Amino acid sequence: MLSEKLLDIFALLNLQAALRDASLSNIVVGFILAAVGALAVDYAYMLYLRSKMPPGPFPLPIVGNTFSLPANKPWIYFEKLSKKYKAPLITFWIGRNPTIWINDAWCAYEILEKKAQIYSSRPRMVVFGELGSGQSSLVTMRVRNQLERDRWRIHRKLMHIGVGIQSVRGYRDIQNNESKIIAYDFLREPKEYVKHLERYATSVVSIIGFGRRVASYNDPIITEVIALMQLAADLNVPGKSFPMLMETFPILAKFPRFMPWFRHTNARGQQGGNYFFHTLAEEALDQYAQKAPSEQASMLTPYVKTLFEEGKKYNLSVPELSSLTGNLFGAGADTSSSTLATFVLACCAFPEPMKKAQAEIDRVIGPNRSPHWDDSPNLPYVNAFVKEVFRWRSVAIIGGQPHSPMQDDVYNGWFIPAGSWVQGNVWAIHHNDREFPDPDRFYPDRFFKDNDHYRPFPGERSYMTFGWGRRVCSGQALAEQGTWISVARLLWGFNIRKARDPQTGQEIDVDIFAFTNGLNMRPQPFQCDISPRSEEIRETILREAEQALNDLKVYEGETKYKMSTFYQQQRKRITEEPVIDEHGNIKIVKIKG
Ligand code: HEM
Repeated sequence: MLSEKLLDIFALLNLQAALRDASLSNIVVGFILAAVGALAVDYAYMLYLRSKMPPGPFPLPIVGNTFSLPANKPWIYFEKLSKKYKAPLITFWIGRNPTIWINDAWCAYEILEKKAQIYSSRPRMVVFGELGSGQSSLVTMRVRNQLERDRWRIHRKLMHIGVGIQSVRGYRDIQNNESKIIAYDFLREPKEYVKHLERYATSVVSIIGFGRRVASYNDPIITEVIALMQLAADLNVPGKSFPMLMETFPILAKFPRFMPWFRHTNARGQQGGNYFFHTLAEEALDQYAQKAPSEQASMLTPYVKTLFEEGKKYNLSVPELSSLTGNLFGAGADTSSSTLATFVLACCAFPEPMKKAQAEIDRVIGPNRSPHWDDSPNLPYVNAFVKEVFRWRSVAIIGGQPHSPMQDDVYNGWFIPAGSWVQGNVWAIHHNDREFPDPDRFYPDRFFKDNDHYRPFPGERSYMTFGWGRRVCSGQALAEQGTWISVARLLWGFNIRKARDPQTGQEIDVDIFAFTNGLNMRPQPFQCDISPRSEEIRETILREAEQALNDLKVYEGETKYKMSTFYQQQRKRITEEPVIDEHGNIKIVKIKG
């Protein structure tokens, strides 16, 4: 009896286990089927979208086309795709997210300028945005709804107070004097020409922002900040390795920061640049306050003073104030100095335009003074030369961060879904031989209507170097003004030629394609020979430098902070940031370091 009972119990248990096993395996199978189904639906939707969008390579589920990206300079690859598909716009899927690359000036103008109202938004960016300065910074913030747009407008407005068109005329003296110092530095130490250009660009924005001149190229504000900006520019190019791979798999960004794929990303609260600039700004305000009224009257009011006063009106958080000051360096120093390094390369590779510009300058100006902006109407070739510097190898080679339409749009019969990434391929636009015949040739003559290389180009300028629509570079006027005076002065003062091998006397060639890989590109280091054009010019450079140093004296000053030691000491941790709450209101919240 007992054994029968036991057998019954065992049979019952077996049955229960069998049922449990069956339901577990059913759940697993069901889960897999649901996942495959969801994937299939998602993929079908991707393919459906693809059928309506501009052409491009066939995407795979989940990963899209990410793994077809080249290791370097994807803008050249996108230009090739545009030719392959015979289409000015191509679609490339970064994971499940379609990016539309515009490879043609007229389309870029139609879409990003004429439809700026819907295309000025910025999409969600995991790496540069959320893992960077997030909603605190004008250059990283997401702009997808009215509230975000309002905040973005405030930042832009404040940036304009600092470097907008109305303000930049007031910065002429600084740029003029600092560029006289470039000429002096080129005389003294021509081999270090890149460092002199970096010092110039950093000093100009430092005077504007903080009222402090950067006198030496060894100042850490140059060595550290430019290095950081170059790293950021290198890391934020579409790519198939980390950290950019997080753009394909955004879920990875939710993991703790010690995971290996976060290496090199901006570890907010520890090494991020934001609070550093706030502390520099506070220091600058103290230093300014300590100056005698007569001294204050003889200098520009530092932008941070205006910014901190204005910021109160808009309830700006500390990281926001900080990033607005940091933007001057982040957006202005590396870009401006890289453009001037490109100018030096162009002179070495293409000596004829340099000689032609110098002949014009000699006719109009002579050796006893250097050029000034007032000379510009009499220097048409120099003006064309500067345009060609901006066109030939534009520093912001993909036009900065992606744009994103606020609503679905149709262009030329192609569907462009709301929220997709839209990126202007400045390389392809400026390299299209329909607009710029023989595009790799540095040839300023192409901008004269009677030249056989002249072609129409959309918009007021002959280049698209500074972005588009409402997102156009806030510092454009400042950058154009500074580039003009520096290029004109260096053309006036120096012969810039290929270096010669000291043993053989042979010219050392330069490579016009050897540029860095970041989204702000500059020439790879190259040797060149820089020498004053005459003894009279040399004397003028020395005399003008003495006057410039004297005028700039009022901006001499020191900072006690260095970015590297600042964060090691954890002097100030980032503890707050602006977020939009569930009711759509902006509020400042505490964040973990
Ligand atoms: C040759 C020099 C420069 C070039 C080629 C350049 C290029 C650009 C481009 C293409 C953008 C658009 C980015 C985007 O849409 O995401 C941009 C944005 C910006 N630039 Fe410049 N820039 C230069 C110099 C400067 C200077 C000197 C400053 C300020 C001192 C500056 C401040 C900014 C700021 C604040 C933004 C962000 C605007 C926004 O997102 O609304 N830039 N720049």
